[in-house]
Amino acid sequence: MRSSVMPTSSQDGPPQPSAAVSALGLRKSYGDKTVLDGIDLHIPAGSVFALLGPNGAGKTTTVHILSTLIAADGGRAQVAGHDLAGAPEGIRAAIGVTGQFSAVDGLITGEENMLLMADLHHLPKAEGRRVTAELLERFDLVEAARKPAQSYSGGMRRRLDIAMTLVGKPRVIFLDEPTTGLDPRSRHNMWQIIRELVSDGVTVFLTTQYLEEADQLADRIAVLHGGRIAAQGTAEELKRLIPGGHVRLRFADPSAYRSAAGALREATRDDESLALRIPSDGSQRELRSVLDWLDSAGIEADELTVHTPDLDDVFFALTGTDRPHQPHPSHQSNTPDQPEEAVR
Ligand SMILES: Nc1ncnc2c1ncn2[C@@H]1O[C@H](COP(=O)(O)OP(=O)(O)OP(=O)(O)O)[C@@H](O)[C@H]1O
Repeated sequence: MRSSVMPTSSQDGPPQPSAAVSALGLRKSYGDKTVLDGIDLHIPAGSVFALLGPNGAGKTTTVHILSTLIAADGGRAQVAGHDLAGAPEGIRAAIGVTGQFSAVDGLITGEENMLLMADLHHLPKAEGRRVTAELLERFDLVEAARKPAQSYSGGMRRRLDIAMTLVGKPRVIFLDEPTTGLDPRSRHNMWQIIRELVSDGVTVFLTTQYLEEADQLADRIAVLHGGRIAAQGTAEELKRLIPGGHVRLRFADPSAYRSAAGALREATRDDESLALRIPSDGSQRELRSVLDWLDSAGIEADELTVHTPDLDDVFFALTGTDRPHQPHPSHQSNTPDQPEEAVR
């Protein structure tokens, strides 16, 4: 199933708000394997965008192209107002990238890593020390600052990585799977950090395999599958793309329930809990028509709830895979992290 909630190409629809990242027809192949087969993106400045996809879908490849680490075979892109083909150095000066392979050097301390980054950005010594102290404080790394980074927990290492990225005052930050392998508490800490970055006006482009993460953080989500964007929109828009949504009406009075059930033929009955399930995409329009119908039939339900499929349902429907019977990703951790504050 391929669908798109909003046109992703700039030729269609009304003018779009100014983009921090825009791409048109990005393509990339390795040998005869097509990884990206025409990717269009439009990411408004100051928003969080999540690129979701199964393993090997091309998420990291997209980040590497947009951050100028590798060249695309075709298509155009602009990042932070700079053209990917014409002004890659402008892009490099305006972005920060943290990824699965971080820039943190484990053999030196967190503070030394920060000072090194300040040197790389040609900050005067005093300014470098000031920025380092401020960021170590902001990311709760003051106590660990003089310890070798290799002794940090996974969560601390990720925080140091982002702190190092912020030395260059980036306007766009690419976070490639920022919470993979973190325990739930560290993951929530990282989410808070990402929200704070955005409230400072930074645009965040994140890739993730955790659907809950995209649901929690992203203003817009794109699902990458088969080299293309299978769908994109807000989490709510994506959830409405697949069937399974319904409005549930519950009644306290059995006779009200019976008369509603008699009148609402398309509803599925749950006689035990006196509830009716009406298929609905959860949109305002459909909800209004249910409410209008109840009013005109003189029926008053005691409870009305709207149920939309969750992002996992959307993801598995769009990528054509079966939903695995295993704990939800948000409740598990593939490589359990050290306790957040542990410094070995
Ligand atoms: N340098 C390379 N040479 C050949 N193939 C590559 C290269 N880099 C990536 N690929 C292939 O391109 C595809 C997309 O890889 P990519 O790392 O972008 O996926 P991903 O969505 O980030 O996956 P993951 O979630 O596993 O990190 C994969 O099949 C990968 O094997």
